[in-house]
Amino acid sequence: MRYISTRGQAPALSFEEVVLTGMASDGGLYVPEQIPQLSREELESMAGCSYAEIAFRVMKPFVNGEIDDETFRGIVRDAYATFSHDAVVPLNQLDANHFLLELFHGPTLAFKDVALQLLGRILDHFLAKRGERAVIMGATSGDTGSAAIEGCRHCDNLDIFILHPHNRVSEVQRRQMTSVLADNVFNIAIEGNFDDAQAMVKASFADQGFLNGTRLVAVNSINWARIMAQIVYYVAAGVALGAPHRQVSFCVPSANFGNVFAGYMAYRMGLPVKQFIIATNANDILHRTIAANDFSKQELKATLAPSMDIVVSSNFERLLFEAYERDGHAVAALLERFQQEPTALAEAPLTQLRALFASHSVDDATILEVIREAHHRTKELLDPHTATGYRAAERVRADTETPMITLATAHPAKFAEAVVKAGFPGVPLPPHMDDLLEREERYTVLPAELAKVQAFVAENRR
Ligand SMILES: N[C@@H](CCOP(=O)(O)O)C(=O)O
Repeated sequence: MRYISTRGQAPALSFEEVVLTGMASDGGLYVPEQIPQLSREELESMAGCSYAEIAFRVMKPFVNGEIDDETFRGIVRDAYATFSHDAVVPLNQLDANHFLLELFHGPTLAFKDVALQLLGRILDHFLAKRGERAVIMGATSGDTGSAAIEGCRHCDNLDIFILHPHNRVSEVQRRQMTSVLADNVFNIAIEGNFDDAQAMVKASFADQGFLNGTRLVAVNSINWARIMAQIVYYVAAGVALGAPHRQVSFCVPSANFGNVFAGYMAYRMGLPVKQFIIATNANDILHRTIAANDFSKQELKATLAPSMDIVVSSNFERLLFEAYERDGHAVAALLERFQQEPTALAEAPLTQLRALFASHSVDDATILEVIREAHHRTKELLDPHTATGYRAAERVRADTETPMITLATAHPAKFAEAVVKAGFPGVPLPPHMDDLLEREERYTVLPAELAKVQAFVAENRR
């Protein structure tokens, strides 16, 4: 298996290279050259298997023998042993045919742990094997940062620099990052928004001269391994609800699009999926694109669902690459236009996407209404991101016969502001975090200026 760039110009890479590279040199994102297939028999045989076993089987073709099976099994087992629920990502039935896929039982209480507990271990494995050190630069709107720090803090070979938008993440999200005082962990609060932070990370990949030859690695979902790990829970949930013998649908709170793209990959691998619903907050570019073919930037809004406060959605590029029949030139041209002016997708790819994807956008007032309503109906307290999914699933699902699986992307304890505004007294943090609000914090505030951020990274890396 080789990996190719969505913009068609960068060299194809192996799994090890792709994990250690992050972004392609032509500015694109890596995807597998061929999409491995899961046969009906393979899907059937996963029923009743542990999550770690399903994970091993689903990811094995992507890893391509570059980590031997026994070692890879160990990495997978250790990654998911850190989750507090035996099922790792349990399904919670809300009504006759609507389920929540609870992705928040990892160490930092968000779906990012599923991939980052694994990625940290894979990076450690490859870097130790090569005897190399690397620098991680990541951008976060709130959840990736802590999950990346948690996944990589014990890696001797890594220094981690996480950029978050200053005063635009929840207090719990910030403290989960800034209270980690390890020598190899650096938090930078950027005076700007998530798009500014992500743009600086991507620019650093494009020109790595400031690191004088030290390798730069991505922990954001531009790194293929993030997507690979997330494919697993779509397959596990589908199989638990009867796939391959019946179809399932998914509703995914979306912003940087890595999560829903992983679901799309599960579908392309053979999971029978009827519909994907893309749920957004008021930053609704994904919804506008699918519903109205309006692929244009609007000003980023701060919402009650801060992890989804994103306008430039990285992984949408990977979906566009598929919708444009893997024509890297067409994708590059479209994305160049998008950076300059409001644009639109061509007719054929749009029609193709609309056959599988629906979308819905939910504003802050509705998020609060949904948190109350869902609690009244189901006794579940949803976090504000999951609330966008809950509402979207109700509003735009194709039918009520196909099981609808809404991805519960984070634990409500991370978002006290929304929970309290919705009229609840708050949610206690789990025991391993119960002193989080008293822990010492360490972070550096920097302007959204690439040169200053790169100088900080260059000075502080070990
Ligand atoms: N929503 C994310 C933003 C970064 O997305 P990623 O999936 O590319 O890491 C966050 O919470 O940080």
